[in-house]
Amino acid sequence: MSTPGIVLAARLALFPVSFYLLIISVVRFASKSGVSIPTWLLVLGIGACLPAGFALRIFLKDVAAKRKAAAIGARPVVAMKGERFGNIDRMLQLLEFFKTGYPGDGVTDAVDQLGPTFNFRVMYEDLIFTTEPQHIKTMLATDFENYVKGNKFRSAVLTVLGTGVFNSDGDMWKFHRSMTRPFFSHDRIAHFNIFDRHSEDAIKLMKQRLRAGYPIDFQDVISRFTLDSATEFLFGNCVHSLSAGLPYPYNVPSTEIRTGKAKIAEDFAGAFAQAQLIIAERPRKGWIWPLFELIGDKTAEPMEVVNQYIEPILREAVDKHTKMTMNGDKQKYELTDDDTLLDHLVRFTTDPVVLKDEILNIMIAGRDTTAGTLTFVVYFLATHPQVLARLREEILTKIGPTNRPTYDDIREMKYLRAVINETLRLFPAVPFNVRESVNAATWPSTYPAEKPFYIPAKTSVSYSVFLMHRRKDLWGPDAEDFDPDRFLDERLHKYLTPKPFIFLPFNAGPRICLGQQFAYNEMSFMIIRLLQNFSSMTLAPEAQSPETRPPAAWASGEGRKATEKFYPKMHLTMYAYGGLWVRMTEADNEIA
Ligand code: HEM
Repeated sequence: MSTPGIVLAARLALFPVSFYLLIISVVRFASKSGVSIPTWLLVLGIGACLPAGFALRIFLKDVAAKRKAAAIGARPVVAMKGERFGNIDRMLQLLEFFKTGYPGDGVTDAVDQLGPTFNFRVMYEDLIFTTEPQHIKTMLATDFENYVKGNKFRSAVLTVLGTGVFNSDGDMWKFHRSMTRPFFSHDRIAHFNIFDRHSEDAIKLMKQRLRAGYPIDFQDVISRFTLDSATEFLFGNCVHSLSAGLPYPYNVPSTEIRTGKAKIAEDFAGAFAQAQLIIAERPRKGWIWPLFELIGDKTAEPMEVVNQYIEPILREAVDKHTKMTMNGDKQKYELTDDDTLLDHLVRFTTDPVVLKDEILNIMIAGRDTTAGTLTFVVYFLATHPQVLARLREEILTKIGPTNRPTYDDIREMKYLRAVINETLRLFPAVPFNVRESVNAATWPSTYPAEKPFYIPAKTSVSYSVFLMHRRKDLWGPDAEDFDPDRFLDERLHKYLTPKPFIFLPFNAGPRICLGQQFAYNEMSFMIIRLLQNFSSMTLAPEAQSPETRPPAAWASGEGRKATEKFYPKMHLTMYAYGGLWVRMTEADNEIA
């Protein structure tokens, strides 16, 4: 069985083999010419050829890059200098931080030393990193064609995402985007029905558990809400994960054994998260990541669980479509309000692989992002009661204690939008991202007096909106504070209006998030329903197991890290490690 690791190992083995073949040819040629090579020289040559060849390759690549940069009046991006071969110490440190640190640990100190744009250079391969808005703008918008998702990213996520809108480029990406776009731009009021039903179920469960005297894991309940909403929205077939009931605090013995639908939903959600964690870790190991999976693809097991859930649904949709076509029941190509995304997609293709990839891409893009953001909104509401009170007042004034919010209501609620945006600023759902340069290019220097940066062709370029959103030079001295008013008062005109690229939770340019409006609607709807039903919230960290609470060592860190009251972690998207446990007070009767 060939694994990504075996393929890379075989390619790497070709490198020394070609050197040894060269040595054998030299020896043969020498002996034919009557020259005898001493054994010690032969042994030395064989022993040294691999490192020497590797060093020569790096040296020649570096010289070529410097010459090309100089020829166009640019300079290489300054590289990080670790203490071990190929910056392997920094790479291992980053991997460790990825597992146990605060987001950005290991990167922020490099930014402090080297500036907002620098080169990680892992195993002598360039990996440029930036938090600079003008450089991010270049990649996402002004020079979009030159920065693709690229083969490196694609190969790292292939075993989970296949080929879909999220990870394809060029014509393939245009095909995927054009296939899915009509679904998002359509005025699909029916989605509010889906949100309404599932939010009602979620709030009912929350109330039951809170009335029994236990706190709830809001992240868990909201992830079930977004899973049920997403599966109904995508397939018309909901996993009913809310029916599985809610978990109890870690120290409350529970004898509940999940079976049937509840178990399927639980297994599916767990496996999907596990698969995402694995693909998020791969690029952090640099180009040698496949060597960590020599004996097997680590995503195979969780993806089997994901596929077991998804494949029967796809088969059913394709069969339905085939029957209708055979009956001469011509399918209309216009989208109707009752269509699911799957109904829409089977009109383009019945290829099960394309359908599965497309659905999983949208699921990753759309489900965890909204669940994570809603979790962070509740975190901020629980820790900023004055914001909660003001937001609740806006909701009760505009919509009332029980009315169902409409699209127009949501559009007019300025403070609600500011609360969501401020949450997305401090905890953007996609905190780190990556592109790959197609051709060599230059970026303006951070300091105008210096030469521009040289970006070599086919180079990975990673960027972090998480770190950019917290930069004091871009957002003001209070950049690390949660304060929704910055999206409403003079700070808006001072910082954001002149430089809109400092706020990019949904990305920008041709690849801007397709579900942005959908996400604002879903999140706004849920927040409104929550605050119609609950009048206050507090965190209950004692309900979660101690290792998932913010480590005590963070207290000596800088900025938000020192005072954060939950443990933010990330795979492709950001989430609260161990959940977000809260207590909520039900609103008075006249409101409930
Ligand atoms: C808070 C909620 C959300 C945030 C912060 C968010 C953020 C993003 C970001 C940053 C990207 C760009 C990824 C990249 O190009 O590397 C993206 C792409 C995308 N998002 Fe969202 N998203 C959210 C919700 C949704 C929802 C609800 C859906 C759909 C149901 C969705 C569908 C998509 C799709 C299809 C793409 C791929 C666009 C493309 O590559 O052309 N997103 N999103």
